[in-house]
Amino acid sequence: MANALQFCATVQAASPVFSKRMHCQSSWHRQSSPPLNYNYKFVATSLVLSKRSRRSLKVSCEAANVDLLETNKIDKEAEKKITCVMKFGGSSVASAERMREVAELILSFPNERPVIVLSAMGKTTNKLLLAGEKAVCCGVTNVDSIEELGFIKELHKAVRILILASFLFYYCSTNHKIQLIIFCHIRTVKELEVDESVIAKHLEELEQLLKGIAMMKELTPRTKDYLVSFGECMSTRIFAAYMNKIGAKARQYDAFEIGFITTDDFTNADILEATYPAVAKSLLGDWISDPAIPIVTGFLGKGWRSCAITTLGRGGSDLTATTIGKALGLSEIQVWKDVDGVLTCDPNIYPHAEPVPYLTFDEAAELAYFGAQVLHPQSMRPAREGDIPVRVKNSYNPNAPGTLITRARDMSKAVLTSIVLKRNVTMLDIVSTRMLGQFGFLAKVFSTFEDLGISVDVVATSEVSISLTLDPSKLWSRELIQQELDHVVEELEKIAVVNLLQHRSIISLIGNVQRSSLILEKAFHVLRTLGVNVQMISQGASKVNISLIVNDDEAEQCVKSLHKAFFETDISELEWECVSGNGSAST
Ligand SMILES: Nc1ncnc2c1ncn2[C@@H]1O[C@H](COP(=O)(O)OP(=O)(O)O)[C@@H](O)[C@H]1O
Ligand SMILES: N[C@@H](CC(=O)OP(=O)(O)O)C(=O)O
Repeated sequence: MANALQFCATVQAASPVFSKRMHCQSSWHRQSSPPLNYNYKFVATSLVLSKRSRRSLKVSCEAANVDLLETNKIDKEAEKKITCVMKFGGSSVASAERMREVAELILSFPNERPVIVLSAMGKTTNKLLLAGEKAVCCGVTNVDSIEELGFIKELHKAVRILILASFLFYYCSTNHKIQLIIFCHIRTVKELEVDESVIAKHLEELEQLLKGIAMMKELTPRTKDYLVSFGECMSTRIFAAYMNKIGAKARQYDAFEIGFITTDDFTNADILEATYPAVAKSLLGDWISDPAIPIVTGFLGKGWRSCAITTLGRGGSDLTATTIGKALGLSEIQVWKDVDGVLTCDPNIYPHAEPVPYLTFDEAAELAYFGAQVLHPQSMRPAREGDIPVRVKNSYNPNAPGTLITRARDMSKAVLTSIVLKRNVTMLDIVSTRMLGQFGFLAKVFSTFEDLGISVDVVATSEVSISLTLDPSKLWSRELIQQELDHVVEELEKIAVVNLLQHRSIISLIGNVQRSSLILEKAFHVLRTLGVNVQMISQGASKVNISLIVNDDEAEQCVKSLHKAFFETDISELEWECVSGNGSAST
């Protein structure tokens, strides 16, 4: 380091013109290993040097025996700013073939200089959680035989005999799904021909962790987060190695090492404000000194108190992408999925769902919050704050236009945008035991939820009663749900008569609530034709969502029929039907 400091002083003395700027914009790289012969290169990135300054810098470098390497070239590279963030979910990088296609896709945009965010490959996160749960009760000596650990390990071994073995295993096993995934992962590494060593340490550590879980016989939320982090840590390392192999210079980053600072709410952490400058500093600092495509782990963060790895809730890589978009002030955030954008409803419920071309941040946020798996519930917040357009695209069909999410859109023709279903919701009817006009009743009810750390989804009130639904996503484990519900009821019964109703569904009608009469008239007509009774209705202040509560077992049919009525009928026809009272529900 002495050489570096000496050099700095020499340059400053020789070139006062840019010495001040040089301090904050330069970086040092040790070039060779011999300890007594440090050889530094000076990277004067983002300095626009005049001929005179360049000459003077050259003289200083020579005097200090420091290489001035490719200053010009690096200046030009660094001038090119990062343009966008591209997030690829588990479905987009589920195999070697997919990774190769994703790499091709990224490189097919020569004018983009993206940050890449990746999720774990395919269903790796689920497999890791399952492996953890098995480890709790299988005993230390049996950890090696956990199927899911086998699946993760095989992912990285490019040994032909193992492939043959897994083929046999696949055909002989009754659990074809797991074996198929094993086979896919072995093929991934073999086909990509990346060095096994890039993830060898992680595989070893993962096995140790599962042994630890087996020994402790418990899987805490903190350990769960550490456990699932292996998925993203490994997918990004494999992908970065592959990009480098094909000549596209890439650099892997673990989000928890580059400033993703979160609350310590393991399994569902929130990103803290300090994240934005920290992430910008890390990514831009490296980009300026040595440009390479950043490949960042989605989903992960670091708890600000515990300093342990946290996760942002299932599907959290979307949030990682929008956070990077805001942190770097990028012009676009792209989330690449396995569907042609945000669809008019969940295609697993109704396959005729159609892509929605435009959405506002508000619509997308409501849609995500009320259960559309396609976007993480919190992911729109950074995009909205930074006013950065989000494009949802299909990595399997890149030519499809996808969905563009922006602050505002033309709503003049919009009625309904999408129908969302959230299943297995618990509803509470709470009736005050006091007389009419009793003040403080609502405050007491909500403070009970606050104390218990449970959030509420949909609310409808009258003077002496409240109906509400509870957000199941905050409650991770099944046993806890029943325990917590019992506790909620017990607390509320101190001030009210409580009726707990389980197995309900929320159907959210996302769209132009300025036309709520039209939407409600049509929706109720459909539901009446189906013989379905709506048990609660609520219109949020966001003016883009009307929520209806029905029984779980009726919900899917309702969504299908509502979809037919709203999206498979011409809008003018829809209005005419309602005005003339002529409509009939399509079921
Ligand atoms: N309204 C919707 N629009 C699009 N996809 C939806 C919708 N509701 C549910 N989905 C499901 O979300 C999936 C995409 O989300 P996700 O699995 O999180 O993607 P990724 O893992 O690639 O980020 C789709 O395959 C689809 O089955
Ligand atoms: N791998 C994590 C995070 C994530 O965002 O995944 P995906 O992008 O595949 O939904 C999960 O499964 O929840």
